Amino acid sequence: MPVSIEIQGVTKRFGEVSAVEDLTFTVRPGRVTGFLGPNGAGKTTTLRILLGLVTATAGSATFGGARYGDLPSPLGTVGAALEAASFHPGRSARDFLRVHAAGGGIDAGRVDVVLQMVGMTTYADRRVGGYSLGMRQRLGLAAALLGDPDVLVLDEPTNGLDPEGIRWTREFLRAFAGTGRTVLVSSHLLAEVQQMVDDVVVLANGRLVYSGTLEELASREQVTTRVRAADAAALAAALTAAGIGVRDGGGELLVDAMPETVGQVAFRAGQELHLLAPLGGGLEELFLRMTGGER
Ligand SMILES: Nc1ncnc2c1ncn2[C@@H]1O[C@H](COP(=O)(O)OP(=O)(O)OP(=O)(O)O)[C@@H](O)[C@H]1O
Repeated sequence: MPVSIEIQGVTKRFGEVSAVEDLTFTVRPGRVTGFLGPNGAGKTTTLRILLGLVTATAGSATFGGARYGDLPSPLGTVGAALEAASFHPGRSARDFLRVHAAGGGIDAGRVDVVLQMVGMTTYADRRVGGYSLGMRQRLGLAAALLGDPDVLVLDEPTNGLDPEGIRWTREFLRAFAGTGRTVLVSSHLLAEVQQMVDDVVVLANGRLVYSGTLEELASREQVTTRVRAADAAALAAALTAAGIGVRDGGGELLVDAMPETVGQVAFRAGQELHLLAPLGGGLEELFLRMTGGER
């Protein structure tokens, strides 16, 4: 059954620290969605709220309208792998999955199925302590798949993987979403997930900076201009008044228009420019600037 993820006005404060602030977005079934932002942006906190591990200060996070804790069959709806889990090094993958299945009331027959799905059958009886990071990631994925879920939520599944591991993950997740299921993968690097995602949700400092298709983001990159002005606020106001989108790009403005257009608006508004340049550098550059990161 197709299940969406709905994040509605989610805020989480840890004392004085606001980890996530008024976050709203939807993750659609049949697609792979990248959940992006630099370290500390609030991705893990959001995923933990979604899975009922942390209580939100405000807002709601649901799967097809139900909170994780209210799902009639949580493991059959959502499979999650949060960070490279700490598996007991002395156990084999098969043992680990058996225990996990038993704990979740899942038929032991699923263990072989998921081992096969992640291509781990040959290594299933070896001790996890000898596994590479890539194999551990696959074991985490296998555990998430035990309940045959409609939704997969994976925290940094490509972290530390070599290009072959990333390619394998990409193909697996694309095929999974291709069956009408929902995939949410977090990453702090757009480049790592760019080839596998249809949609992207971008966070910076706990706030949403973009939610939409990768295609739309890519088309934005084509017409984004970097601008520095003597009075950035006044220029931003003039651009906004002209119906042009303006974002803060960490010390400069990112403007959704060609340099010529920005130059005209600035000239008419009597604003002094110090930099007027096409963004260039591709999608990763746009991502870094949107999230206020350094190159
Ligand atoms: N339990 C906690 N107590 C206090 N502050 C926290 C707690 N958990 C997270 N934070 C803070 O909330 C902010 C967001 O953290 P979070 O781990 O969600 O970011 P992230 O985007 O997942 O980053 P990373 O990729 O490093 O995990 C950070 O400033 C972090 O220090």
